[in-house]
Amino acid sequence: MFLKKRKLTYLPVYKAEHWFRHRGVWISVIWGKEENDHRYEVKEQLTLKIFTTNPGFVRILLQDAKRVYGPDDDDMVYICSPNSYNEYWQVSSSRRKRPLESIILEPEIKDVVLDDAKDFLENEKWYLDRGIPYRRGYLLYGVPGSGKTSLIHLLAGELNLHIYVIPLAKKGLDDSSLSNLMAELPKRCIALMKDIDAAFKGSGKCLGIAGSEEPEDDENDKNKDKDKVDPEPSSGEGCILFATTNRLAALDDALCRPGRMDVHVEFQNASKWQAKKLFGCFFPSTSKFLGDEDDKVAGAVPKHWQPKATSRFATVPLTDEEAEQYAEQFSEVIPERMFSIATLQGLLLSHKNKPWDAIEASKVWVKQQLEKHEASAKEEGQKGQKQKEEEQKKTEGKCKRDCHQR
Ligand SMILES: Nc1ncnc2c1ncn2[C@@H]1O[C@H](COP(=O)(O)OP(=O)(O)OP(=O)(O)O)[C@@H](O)[C@H]1O
Repeated sequence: MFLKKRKLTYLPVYKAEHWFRHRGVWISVIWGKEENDHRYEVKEQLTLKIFTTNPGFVRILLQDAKRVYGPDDDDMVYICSPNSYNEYWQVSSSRRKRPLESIILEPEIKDVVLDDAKDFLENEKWYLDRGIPYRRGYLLYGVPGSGKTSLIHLLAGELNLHIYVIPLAKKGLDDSSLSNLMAELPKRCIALMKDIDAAFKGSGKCLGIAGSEEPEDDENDKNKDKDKVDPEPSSGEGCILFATTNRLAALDDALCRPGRMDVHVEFQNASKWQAKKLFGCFFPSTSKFLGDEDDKVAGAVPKHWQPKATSRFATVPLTDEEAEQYAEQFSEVIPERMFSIATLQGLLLSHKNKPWDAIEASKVWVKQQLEKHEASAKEEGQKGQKQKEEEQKKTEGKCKRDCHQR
């Protein structure tokens, strides 16, 4: 029973030669480790000797291996990052593709970015014919937790591209290793620079594109070379560059100019429309959840629907009308553009079984948040008033002293 559940795997003995036959061809395999200049990094190595006169056999073997053991490429988005010594790219993680509807953004954001990126990928010749560098930069800016990273993952899935994360703030990533890594980017890919404001520290000034500002301390000095990196690299042809930031104002205009960042997209806190859609994702109607057209038409609860206490969805079945009504009620509770989608997602996650509980809890939560906002605004106001009074006192004191001296 145990064996039935787990896939058997074979591991060759270290540095010993093993033989097996695949599709009638004898193959020897040795598992070893490659010595490396870096003491702490050892690359594993698998040496295969294939005894065949057919040069195409290697391709067949790789395809077979991928089919049996490899992940299903069509279903995954791969995220690559530099290895520990910033010498080459490696797959650091993979994620299942997100369905288009799971990202809740107004169509003028989601569709526009998606269509623009598709158009770019389909029109290499157009760029080449006109001598325009074949790359496209997108700057996604706005409040945290509003879907910037999620949109990039969605696009990677839709366009079948890997994501190469450029860790600008990573220790040891100097100008030359970064240039090498940029040169190693594949022709069609998404290059991602997250929180670009932190990496470029307020600056086209440090980019060598808008004058040169002296570094303030040693730490800046260490990063000097890296800060000169231009997000419009000479390499990276055919690559889609995404940069994200929560602080647009901290970025230099030169960094954001077309050619570097061609499309700017603002992300805001959740609108009522988004709140409603998000609620719909958590509490879909039974027919939507089961995807059964007949049920949808009948608006009835199918007999085989067995609500589970542990389900991510409602413990009770919902008709289309009920699901719509609950979602509408939730959106009425949530103030327009006040909370991020990530915050609302967290709120709903703690009440994911009963839609009415979620709505009631949201009412209480929103009230508390509004009171908190009001209290902190009042405090800020009082601080400001106090500061003003103190400044006024100081000015009056200075005035009196001046008059007395005269
Ligand atoms: N518009 C959205 N639609 C669906 N889910 C969202 C949306 N915005 C945020 N989320 C959810 O909130 C979480 C954080 O989202 P994400 O990382 O995309 O935000 P972000 O804008 O990139 O944040 P940051 O600026 O802090 O990096 C994720 O779990 C994501 O699923």
